[in-house]
Amino acid sequence: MTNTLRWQNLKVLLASTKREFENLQSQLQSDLKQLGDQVLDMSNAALGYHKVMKENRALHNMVQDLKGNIRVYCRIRPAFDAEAKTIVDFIGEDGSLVVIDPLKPWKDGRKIFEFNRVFGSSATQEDVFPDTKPLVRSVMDGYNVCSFAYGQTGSGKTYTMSGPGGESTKEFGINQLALNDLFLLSDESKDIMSYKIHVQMVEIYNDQIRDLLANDPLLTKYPFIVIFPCMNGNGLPLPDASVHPVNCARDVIDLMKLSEGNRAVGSTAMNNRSSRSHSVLTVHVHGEDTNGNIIHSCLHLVDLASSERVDKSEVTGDGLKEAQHINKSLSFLGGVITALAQKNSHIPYRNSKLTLLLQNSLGGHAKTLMFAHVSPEGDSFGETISTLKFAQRVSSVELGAARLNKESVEVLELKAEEALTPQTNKPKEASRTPFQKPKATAELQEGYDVTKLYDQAGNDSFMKTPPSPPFAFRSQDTPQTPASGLKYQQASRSPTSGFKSQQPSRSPTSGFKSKHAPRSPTSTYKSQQLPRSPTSGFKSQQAPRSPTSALKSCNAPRSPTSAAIKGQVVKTTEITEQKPLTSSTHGMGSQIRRSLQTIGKLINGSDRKNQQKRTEAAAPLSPFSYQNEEKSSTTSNARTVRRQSLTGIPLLTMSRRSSLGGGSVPDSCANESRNCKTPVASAKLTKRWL
Ligand SMILES: Nc1ncnc2c1ncn2[C@@H]1O[C@H](COP(=O)(O)OP(=O)(O)OP(=O)(O)O)[C@@H](O)[C@H]1O
Repeated sequence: MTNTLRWQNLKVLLASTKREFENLQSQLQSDLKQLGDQVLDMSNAALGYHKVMKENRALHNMVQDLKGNIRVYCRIRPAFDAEAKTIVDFIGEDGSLVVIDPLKPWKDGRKIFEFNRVFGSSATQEDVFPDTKPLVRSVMDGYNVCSFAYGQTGSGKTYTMSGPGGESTKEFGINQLALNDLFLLSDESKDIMSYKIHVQMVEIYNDQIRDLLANDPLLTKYPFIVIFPCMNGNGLPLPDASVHPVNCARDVIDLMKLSEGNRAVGSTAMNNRSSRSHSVLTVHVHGEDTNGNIIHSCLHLVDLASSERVDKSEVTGDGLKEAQHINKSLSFLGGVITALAQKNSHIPYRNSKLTLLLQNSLGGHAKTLMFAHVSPEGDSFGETISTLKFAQRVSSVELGAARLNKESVEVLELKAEEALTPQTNKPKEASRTPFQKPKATAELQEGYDVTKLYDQAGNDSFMKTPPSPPFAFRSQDTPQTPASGLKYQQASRSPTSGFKSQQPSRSPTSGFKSKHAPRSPTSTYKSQQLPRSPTSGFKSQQAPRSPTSALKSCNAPRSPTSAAIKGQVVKTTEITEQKPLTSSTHGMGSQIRRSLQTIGKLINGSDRKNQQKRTEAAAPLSPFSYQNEEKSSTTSNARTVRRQSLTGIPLLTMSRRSSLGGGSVPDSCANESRNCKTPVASAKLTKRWL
């Protein structure tokens, strides 16, 4: 009885445990499902985040484009004497500024100017930077950007660009804030883009460039032992000064401190620590996304030397010489701005080192930002007006749409390929990068190839001479890597192949371009159909590697079809040899057309008889010597004639095999086939070819 009760209790317990277990199981399942859904949501959100970020970037650049790629801001320094009367009459939210001549305080003395924005004397660095930020950020998207500070001495250029010199972010200048932001942006987008940032700091003093970050003190003392040319070895408007990798804002601040110590400053009547030179901080950005696309751009942050009149600054001797140089270079800068504003065909960038250095950021396809600085004091009115007029002129310049310095994987492949392409095969212009303009307009060139710089810049130094490609082979040389063959094939598909006039064409007959004609239709066929095979590229260009194919190339082909082709190919080769590879693509096209026609005829068999006769007459039929061929041909003809006389059947031009439905194999082949083993492979290839 107790046992039965116990048994029943156990049964109930088991049933309830089972139920509980089932409940737990279903709960676990629903929890897992929920977790799965959450993971899915999260991954969708992550994907969406990247998409939205990309869209945001695109929209941001669109807004920038709509706003215009040249921005002019005016900043008014606080008056040194709070009691003194200021010349600033009105600052509008829309960027208008009214200044008043202290000598003519009535209506005629008012001058109105329009800029993108005017910052009053109470504006802090943090107020100014947000308007700069969007433009500066474009550099991370691959645009060249230039921000320069202009104004008379003591008007606050250095204050804006470098800050008052403190360590806190509040005391940062545009330079530090911009770099800080670039690092922030680089960190935010590290999942999709990896950036390398390098900086360069130079000074243009008395129209000579010197490296502000040089370790050797001899390089930073005037007169300079080493004067850096404005163009480096690559002909790029880039000072040949040291390039330093930076990983955070701190690195930049340290470098800026070093550069400050090396800068040429002097005392003028208007500023006791006046910059006597133009300082240029160049930030080189090199980014690579997850797909292998590359951007390379640069940001110039320029603190110009002061634009005051020589008599006002009361400088003499060396100071006067400095001032004259400064004024000259600023007037050349004005000349460039005027030429750009008037859309002149010639822009005089080469008149000074400053304009030469900034040429890739001033005109054309860069984004430019100018800070016009003015002092509010009445005695600076003349200087203020000239600064504001200059700024007004700059704002009237219409820059073209900013150009993205981005290179897709395909373009990079083409470039790599081009480096390996023999120089003799390239037209003169082919040596330019896709971003470069013809030499005639080199002066206006921008978007220079900073990748070269990164090739050259090691971790901490900048080598002057670009490394030449490890090897270069001529068109007939055997390339060292099979990959180059592959690249040729890939490149020919690229939509950008138009850049390379000498790249292999997309035509299926590209194999015919080479001086080595294809050995047999199948080899041509292979090179057309299997472009990705590393060796296929070579087949059309190089001598065959396998001993068999080598034999084929040296002697007459075994297959009569290939013999027929050979006959044609010999012709093609002759034509090719008459017209070297350096001939125009037009010549190449007609050559390809001829080759195509030949192949077409062979495929259709329309010209079969003639072809056969020609083949018999001209092309060798066996891999042996001509003598042997002649013998063999005569013997076979005699045999055929004898057979005809014995059987009374008229002479056939087609072989027995072809009459049985096989390919159009000429009789000669049948003869040969009867005398030796049937060349199965050749028959097969013929069928495939047909
Ligand atoms: N916005 C500002 N707020 C406070 N102080 C400022 C501001 N702008 C300039 N100053 C002060 O004015 C003085 C002159 O400024 P700064 O040296 O930047 O002028 P500058 O245009 O670079 O002159 P120079 O061309 O002669 O070097 C400095 O003492 C600086 O601290």
